[in-house]
Amino acid sequence: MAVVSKGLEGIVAAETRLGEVKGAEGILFYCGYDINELAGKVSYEEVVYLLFYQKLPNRVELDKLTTALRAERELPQGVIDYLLAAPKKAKPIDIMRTAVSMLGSYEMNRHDVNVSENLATAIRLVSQISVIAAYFHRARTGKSLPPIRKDLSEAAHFLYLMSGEVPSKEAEKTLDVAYVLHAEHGFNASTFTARVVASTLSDMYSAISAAIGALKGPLHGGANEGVIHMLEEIGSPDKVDAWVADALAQKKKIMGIGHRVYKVLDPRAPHLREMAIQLTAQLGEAKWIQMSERIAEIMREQKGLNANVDFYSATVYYSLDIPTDLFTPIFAIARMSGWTAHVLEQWSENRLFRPLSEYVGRPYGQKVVPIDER
Ligand SMILES: CC(=O)SCCNC(=O)CCNC(=O)[C@H](O)C(C)(C)COP(=O)(O)OP(=O)(O)OC[C@H]1O[C@@H](n2cnc3c(N)ncnc32)[C@H](O)[C@@H]1OP(=O)(O)O
Ligand SMILES: O=C([O-])CC(=O)C(=O)O
Repeated sequence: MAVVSKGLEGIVAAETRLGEVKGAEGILFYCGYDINELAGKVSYEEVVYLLFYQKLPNRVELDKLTTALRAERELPQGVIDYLLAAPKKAKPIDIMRTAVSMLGSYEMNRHDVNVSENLATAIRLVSQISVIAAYFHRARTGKSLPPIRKDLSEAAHFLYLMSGEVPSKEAEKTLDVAYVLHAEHGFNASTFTARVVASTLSDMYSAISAAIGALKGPLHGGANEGVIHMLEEIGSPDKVDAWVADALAQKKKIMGIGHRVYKVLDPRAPHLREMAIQLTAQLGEAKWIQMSERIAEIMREQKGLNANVDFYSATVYYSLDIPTDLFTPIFAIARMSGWTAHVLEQWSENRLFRPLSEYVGRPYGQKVVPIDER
């Protein structure tokens, strides 16, 4: 019998220079930089540069990348037409997945074009993914599509497209830090999905569409939406204890809690918690954070499980007045930099991913019985 690692737990599938998740210590590095060193000190665009080039940019290098990102914001008309015509009740994450796939039909998306062309595709995806999300949201709510602007950061531009107005510096900073915190996380399910697709020497758009599909699930990026649904269902801080006890008795998973790799607190959670505390206090809506704090406390004490990145980010996005079904798309917007960097890394040292499985089905030697006799 082969040793089976269900869910590939503990398996090292490849080397990477991008992110390192130290689960026992609760430490996360992007290219050697501790997330606590990066968060609040560098912009999302600097993190994109870091992941693409494995070093932080100087001013000239950052300006060059920023200009390239902003130059790519316009979507092909065919994709805009799709966003306008798509079912208004569709989940934005599904629309994003389809639109990314469509984008792939607008260019010669072969893996074997040169490295700089693959990098240009990665930049285009990082730039266009937020436009897709915001434009679909505008279209489904019957609002006009604001013209693309090139004078706004990635975070500010998304908020501007969503509302039609340039956001406050504070809202921009909040989303920018959230992007930084979500950009990269080693071989998580969606990144691994992207790398598996890339390892067949398929194209970047196929890899990223698949990654978005993987992120959507409630055990992964979809959990941030699940957190708000849970808080809404609970309703008030005094109902938390009974609600959690009931959910655990029914063997339900509490969204935003637990992590495959972190055995202690996810280092991104304290940043998001702090942001959530400040934002909800400003809005006079402290009950969201009060409910969250109590849920986290119960899960820590009763199950030894901690909050993950999705737990407090939900309240942060809620406080920014972002509709719940755009929370996972925001995760995808931020993680696009990590996904595309991983696809580029995969191609730079490619070997096809092809694990084995342990056969546990019917015994060997089954005989075919003619169909009318079965
Ligand atoms: C960005 C991200 O992807 S971060 C993760 C986002 N996902 C979530 O927040 C969803 C809720 N969390 C979970 O489902 C899990 O913690 C996962 C999927 C993230 C990691 O899980 P795994 O390492 O595979 O652990 P697994 O699901 O096997 O759980 C192990 C035990 O802990 C329990 N457990 C783990 N997480 C939770 C949770 N959130 N609520 C209740 N129980 C939990 C399981 O029920 C199981 O208990 P048992 O041994 O008594 O059956
Ligand atoms: O690493 C994981 O398993 C999940 C993930 O993407 C993250 O926590 O950011």
